[in-house]
Amino acid sequence: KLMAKQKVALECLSYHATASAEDTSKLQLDTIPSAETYNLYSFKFIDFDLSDEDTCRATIRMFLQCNLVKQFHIPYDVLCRWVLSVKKNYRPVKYHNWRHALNVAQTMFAMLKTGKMERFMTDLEILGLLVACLCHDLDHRGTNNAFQTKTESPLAILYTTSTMEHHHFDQCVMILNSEGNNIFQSLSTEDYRYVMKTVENAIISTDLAMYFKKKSSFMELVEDGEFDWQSEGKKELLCGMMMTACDVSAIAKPWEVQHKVAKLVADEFFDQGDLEKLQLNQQPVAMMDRERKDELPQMQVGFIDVICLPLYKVLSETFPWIKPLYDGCLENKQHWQDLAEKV
Ligand SMILES: CCCOc1ccc(S(=O)(=O)N2CCN(C)CC2)cc1-c1nc(CC)cc(=O)[nH]1
Ligand SMILES: [Zn+2]
Repeated sequence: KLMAKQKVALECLSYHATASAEDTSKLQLDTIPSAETYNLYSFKFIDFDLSDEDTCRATIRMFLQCNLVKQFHIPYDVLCRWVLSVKKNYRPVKYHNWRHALNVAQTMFAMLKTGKMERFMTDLEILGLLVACLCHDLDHRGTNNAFQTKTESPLAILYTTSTMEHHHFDQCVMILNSEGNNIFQSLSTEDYRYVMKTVENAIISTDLAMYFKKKSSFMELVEDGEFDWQSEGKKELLCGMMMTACDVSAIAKPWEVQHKVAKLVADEFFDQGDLEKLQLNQQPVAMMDRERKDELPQMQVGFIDVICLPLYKVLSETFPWIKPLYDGCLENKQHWQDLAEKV
């Protein structure tokens, strides 16, 4: 009886959480502009002047360019409904919103195509990686894992490690299981299992704690001149590193974009800091304390030196065509250092 109630509740949740029919009518295949129109092949892609509808068209265009719709027999209306449902399940928080998900997916698209990394991936893995990027922060509340734990939120009770990332994957599954939203419906059982495993590994690996855990074994593989990424463990490791590279890729965008996005990140962090002061009567960490916003440029330099540059360096050593990410990140380090010296 309880199970039945839970099942009904889930169906009800997914009914309200997914897109309605008429929305998909505006995304007719013949109205989807070219990849060049949206600058999708570039590591300098900017979404600021795209309308919400355009962001859905750009997403569909990426699936079309990778030939995923034909290859995996995704009914076009199901793809449209799924994209709209994913967008609908991002909250209007300042940074971890639909626009962030779109940018992460577009960087993955550019890494695979322009960065020529698609050579090392099967089509099923490419499908899984794009889906994972679009879903990787679903239903984010603008607060991090530590906040879930210290507020004993229901999510932290459900998942003690990588709390938010498990929730993001849950949301991804909920949407796929909703009426008319299963873009994997035509896959064989074996392919379905594999693509879901790829999506889960990719989304969980966006927890920076996982990145710190995995990065040394990845670096060793690269230092040892690894080039056969096809074995199970190595492929998972590579996909995880690619997800982090995409997740932080705003750090490598042209300076005016990075500067604007960093403000969105800071504003979301400061909102959490305010909650910790008010709700928990706790002193937030420096990056979430708006009283210490002067330290932001120096913190960005630290973020670049500790997380971003080492990752882009080791990836571009093996995959030279993604070096524009390393170069962009290095340029922004200089801009942040100039600002840090000014304070
Ligand atoms: C812009 C406002 C300040 O932003 C930061 C401040 C400090 C660090 S950190 O590398 O020192 N580190 C990260 C791991 N935490 C556990 C401890 C703190 C990172 C950022 C930051 N993060 C993101 C990803 C959300 C994007 C971005 O642009 N900047
Ligand atoms: Zn993210």
